[in-house]
Amino acid sequence: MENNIFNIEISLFKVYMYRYLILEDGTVYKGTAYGYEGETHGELVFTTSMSGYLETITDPSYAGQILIFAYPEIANYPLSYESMESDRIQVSGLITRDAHAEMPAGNLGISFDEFMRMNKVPGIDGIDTRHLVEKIRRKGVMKAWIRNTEKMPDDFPDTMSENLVGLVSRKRESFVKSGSKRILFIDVGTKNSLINNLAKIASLHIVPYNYDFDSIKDDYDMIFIPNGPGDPAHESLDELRDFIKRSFGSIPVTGVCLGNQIIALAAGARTEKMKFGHRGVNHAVTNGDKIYITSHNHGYAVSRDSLNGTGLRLAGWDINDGTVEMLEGDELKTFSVQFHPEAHPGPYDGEWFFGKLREMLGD
Ligand SMILES: NC(=O)CC[C@H](N)C(=O)O
Repeated sequence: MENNIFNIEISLFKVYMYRYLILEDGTVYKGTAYGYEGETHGELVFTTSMSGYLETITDPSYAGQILIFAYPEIANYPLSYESMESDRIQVSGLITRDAHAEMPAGNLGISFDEFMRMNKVPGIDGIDTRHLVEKIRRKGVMKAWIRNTEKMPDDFPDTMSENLVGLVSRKRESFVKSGSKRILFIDVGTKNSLINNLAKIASLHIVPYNYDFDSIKDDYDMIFIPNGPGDPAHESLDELRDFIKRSFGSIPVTGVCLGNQIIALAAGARTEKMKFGHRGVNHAVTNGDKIYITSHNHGYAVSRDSLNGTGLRLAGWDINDGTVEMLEGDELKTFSVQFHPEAHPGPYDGEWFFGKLREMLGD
């Protein structure tokens, strides 16, 4: 029996709430509600990752985005603090085929459903995610709402025009003591695993994205910019890009994902919005000699034809579509990758990246 007034179905054992995914092209998908009971909106993207659901949804790069898991079985193994890439769920909403929302959790001691509820993130289960992913591959990413009614919303706000980095960057500076070399680590929405990896090769001074860079008097051996959400050309990152531009040539500047894009923009290259981005753990990247299977999560890319005259060299690309995946600048003393060498989730083929940073530190 389905009671349409409250979108509920009362069966013998359970009350099922329904909720709706509404796309800006007018398509509506109906599914079973879990997690937070409120509504949300965002840019609708998909990942093909087949494991690492907790690392994925707590990655701050996903701020402002509703995430579809193409892989059907989600939360079918326990939650654990160690797997979290930040202190909370960062996606705006979750679309799944078969989420085990009642899954008794691991050391978090709560179910996935409760974890989503605590983080104020709504989920919709039982969706034909293959159909949905096929549509996005065909039509490109779209803005969407998760609502408790199938009524069309008045508008579809573009979260990529917001200062998303400002939402996720830490508010205060912090220090990690680890050896004599010192890295200025600029938090634009970093995953915990990037901090952990860099702390193995140097001491870190971790600062917010809008730090007063002119006040810097200390000497550093490197500047590092990690992953983060939103449009790399967003005006909220103007000061940061100017600081990076002033730093070229005098100190090694390195970065991952959003960091790679910020370095490219600071050097005078351009970035562009991809049709549906790369989000998954089996993207093949080559440097012309070797092929690395890498973890990706990006919806923007450095424009390959904008590198001329910037001092940046194309050091690696995606073998399927040629997307810029590695950049190197000899005079600029830069090296950066678009993929995620820290994995979490994904393969460790790109781990040599941290050895390269160690070399650049003269260690
Ligand atoms: N993971 C990231 O750093 C993503 C970078 C940027 N927000 C993009 O979507 O391309």
